[in-house]
Parts: sequence; structure tokens; C-alpha cells
Amino acid sequence: MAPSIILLFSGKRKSGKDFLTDHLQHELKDRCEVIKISAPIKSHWAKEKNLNLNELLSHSEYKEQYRLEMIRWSDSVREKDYGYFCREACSHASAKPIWIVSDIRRKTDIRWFKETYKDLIKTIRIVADEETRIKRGFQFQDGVDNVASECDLDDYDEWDLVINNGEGRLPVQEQLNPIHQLLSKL
Ligand SMILES: Nc1ncnc2c1ncn2[C@@H]1O[C@H](COP(=O)(O)OP(=O)(O)OP(=O)(O)O)[C@@H](O)[C@H]1O
Repeated sequence: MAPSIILLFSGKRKSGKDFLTDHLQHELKDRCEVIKISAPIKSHWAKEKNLNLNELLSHSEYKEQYRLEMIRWSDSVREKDYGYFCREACSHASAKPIWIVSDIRRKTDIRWFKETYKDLIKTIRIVADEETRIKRGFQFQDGVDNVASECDLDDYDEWDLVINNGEGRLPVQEQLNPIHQLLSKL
């Protein structure tokens, strides 16, 4: 069964993608399915290199060790098939009315979702100033923070919603209000 709406979330490192999508999932409970495009990348990488998948999927330092290599490898796959990881991630999603995709990184990710699911797609950008991101543990890394996987959507300007999760942010329930408004139209 296709969902009724698909929310695509994007944001730079430590902007709070997991924090806000976890909260949203908590509020929507079993009406929603959370999809991570990075999941098929990480599971392939874990198998190939004999690594611990749960650690790779978690917030640990462990995932940072492999981030650069995973970016390079996944880019080479994307060059041949830009929808590969989106398709793979969605193929494991269960039949819920709301899909939350928590880690959109490329214009081609948005393109694939819009081509595949048309007007079910809503795009949401999470923004946070650099100082706040640094307080959350962000450290600039050459080859990670200045390449397409982190920067490709910096100049995308067709977001359906932009949520400030940096300095001056609203309490989380209020941050999520505009999303509930979108969902109330279903
Ligand atoms: N609004 C907030 N209030 C309090 N803590 C927050 C908030 N947003 C994010 N954080 C905290 O900041 C840290 C980074 O957030 P999170 O892991 O959600 O970022 P991310 O965008 O998913 O990062 P990455 O791209 O590195 O996975 C976490 O420890 C999270 O709990």
C-alpha cells in the first residue's frame, strides 16, 4: 500500500534531523514509518567490511570513522543509478499512511521521490546556525562537509517547510506544529 504523504527531511550535520524526526515519530506512533536512505548504504558497508551494523546506525563515533569511505563508495553507486538507495530504502518500508524520510541529501534524492511518488512529497529543511551545531558536536571534516553529500541541497529553495532548530528555536511541539498542519489536510 502506498502512503498518503511522504515527508522528506534534510539538514546539515548536527542540525537535528534525528532529534526532530524521532519526536515526530513519537507523536505519530504507528501512523508513520521512518525511512533512512543511509540504512541500505550502512548495511551494505557493514556486510562488506564485517562491521557492526547497529553501531553504524547509531549516533556513535563509530559511524564517523566510516563516514568518508561510505560517502565515496555510495557516490560511485549513485553515479550509475541516482535512485538506487532511495529505491532500496523504500522497498523495506511498511504500509503506513505517513512516511518520514529522515536523511535526504541530494537534489537527485528529491527528484527520484517526486518522479516516483509525485504530489505525495513534501520537503522539509531543518536549519541550525553553526555555533549551535558545534555545541552539539559538529566538527568540520574535509571531504565530508565540503562535498555534495553535505552541500548539494544548500542552494535548493523550494522547501515546503523550513524549521529553525538553532538559536532562537521554538519548543519542539511548536517546531512540529506546521507539520501537523500539513498532515491535518490528509
Ligand atoms: N532542539 C533540540 N534540543 C535539544 N537537543 C537537540 C535539539 N536538536 C538536536 N539536539 C541534539 O543535538 C545532537 C545532534 O542532533 P541529531 O543527531 O538529531 O543531528 P543530525 O542532524 O541527525 O546529525 P547527523 O547528520 O550527524 O546524524 C543530538 O545529541 C540531539 O539530541
